[in-house]
Amino acid sequence: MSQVLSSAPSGARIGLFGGSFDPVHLAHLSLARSALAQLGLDQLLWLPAGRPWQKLQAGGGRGLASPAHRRAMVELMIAGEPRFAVDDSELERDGASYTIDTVRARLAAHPGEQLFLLIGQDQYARLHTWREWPALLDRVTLAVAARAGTPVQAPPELAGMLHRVQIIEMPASAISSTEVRDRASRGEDIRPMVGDAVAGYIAQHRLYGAL
Ligand SMILES: Nc1ncnc2c1ncn2[C@@H]1O[C@H](COP(=O)(O)OP(=O)(O)OP(=O)(O)O)[C@@H](O)[C@H]1O
Ligand SMILES: O=C(O)c1ccc[n+]([C@@H]2O[C@H](COP(=O)([O-])O)[C@@H](O)[C@H]2O)c1
Repeated sequence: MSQVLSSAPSGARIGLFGGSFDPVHLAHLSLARSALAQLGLDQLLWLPAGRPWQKLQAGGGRGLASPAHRRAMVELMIAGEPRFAVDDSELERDGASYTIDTVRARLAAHPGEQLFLLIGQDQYARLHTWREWPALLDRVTLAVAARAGTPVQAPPELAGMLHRVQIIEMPASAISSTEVRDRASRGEDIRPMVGDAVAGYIAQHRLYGAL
């Protein structure tokens, strides 16, 4: 890969973990825990996306579960983890959720922090389609995990760009929110993919067609 480490700003090491989290699942938790340990983070902020514009475009008519439900499930997933917190900034902002807006706002409020943006390889491969992605790469270190057997690899569009990236090692997991929703809609047991608390929430609120 072509990444070069430039001098890091002093200050706290903060992980930003954005996602639709529709629903949050155990691979998300595994990635977050791995990043926390491997990057020595002071805090890891979970950022449910208000309007994940690419997912909404790709999903056609499928509506996301409400922000309140997606947020509540993240809270259940991270309960008892003192360095994890939910950040509502993308839920509270109007319009499409752009990560660059979140990063700019965070740095304006907390100058000098060192930001690590957690993503899976599927998002790294598409990073050049994100809003103002060169500006984003100037401001964060990417923390990238392999996904579903695809190793971490910079996409050709980023290959010539200097950017900071750290590979997060985690046990490979094929879990996806899509599969959780599909299984829930068929009335199958989703506890192995989301844990008891989130599975209970999905059943209680009859999300995803759950019985
Ligand atoms: N199994 C996994 N392994 C590694 N990274 C993952 C995994 N599942 C999700 N991620 C990463 O977590 C972040 C948030 O993912 P997201 O909330 O979109 O879940 P998802 O499972 O990809 O959802 P969907 O199936 O609806 O597309 C993304 O950066 C994604 O790459
Ligand atoms: O900023 C962008 O343009 C952008 C484009 C695609 C995805 N993202 C962010 O990447 C995270 C994962 O997105 P998704 O669609 O896989 O849930 C989530 O925080 C999104 O807001 C951000």
